[in-house]
Amino acid sequence: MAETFTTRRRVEFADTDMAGIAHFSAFFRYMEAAEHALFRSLGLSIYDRRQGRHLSFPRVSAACDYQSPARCEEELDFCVTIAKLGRTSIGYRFRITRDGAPVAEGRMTSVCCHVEPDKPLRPTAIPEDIAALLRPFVEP
Ligand SMILES: CC(C)(COP(=O)(O)OP(=O)(O)OC[C@H]1O[C@@H](n2cnc3c(N)ncnc32)[C@H](O)[C@@H]1OP(=O)(O)O)[C@@H](O)C(=O)NCCC(=O)NCCSC(=O)c1cc(O)c2ccccc2c1O
Repeated sequence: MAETFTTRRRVEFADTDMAGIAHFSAFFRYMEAAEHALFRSLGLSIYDRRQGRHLSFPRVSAACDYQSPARCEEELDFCVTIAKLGRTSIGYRFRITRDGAPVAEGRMTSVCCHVEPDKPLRPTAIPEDIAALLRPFVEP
């Protein structure tokens, strides 16, 4: 059984549209924030500058299915697991609920990249110290 990282956030007024419900694009920011929170909870940063590293984690893919509208000021729970931990990529799954009821399910893939100013992003193997911390969240 995979470990799950959970985090909660409130739907802000600025996240909503004229129908009074959270706009579809807000969920992509929510998923990004949940990913960053997972990294922080493990003592990591999505900008890794330790030991002379210059690592970053740009996204190559993101998707979201919407099951029930979320409204201003509601609190949403984000359960984060890793569907695939590859050589350079991390495929996240986000289950988003309100009081236990499904609201949305999203997926996002980030790639560990070496970053240098004015140079293209270069995919690089996820360092073992980071992979070891992420492994418990990998789905069976
Ligand atoms: C990122 C790239 C440089 C990768 O290059 P390339 O695609 O040539 O690399 P590979 O073919 O070797 O693939 C690497 C790795 O990814 C997997 N993969 C590729 N495509 C997909 C896909 N569509 N779905 C799932 N998985 C995919 C592939 O299987 C490989 O996995 P392995 O584990 O087997 O190695 C290049 O693609 C690129 O430059 N892309 C553009 C990136 C971009 O501009 N993204 C949008 C903006 S990024 C962003 O919004 C962002 C958000 C944040 O929160 C950040 C936080 C911290 C730092 C940066 C952030 C950030 O940039």
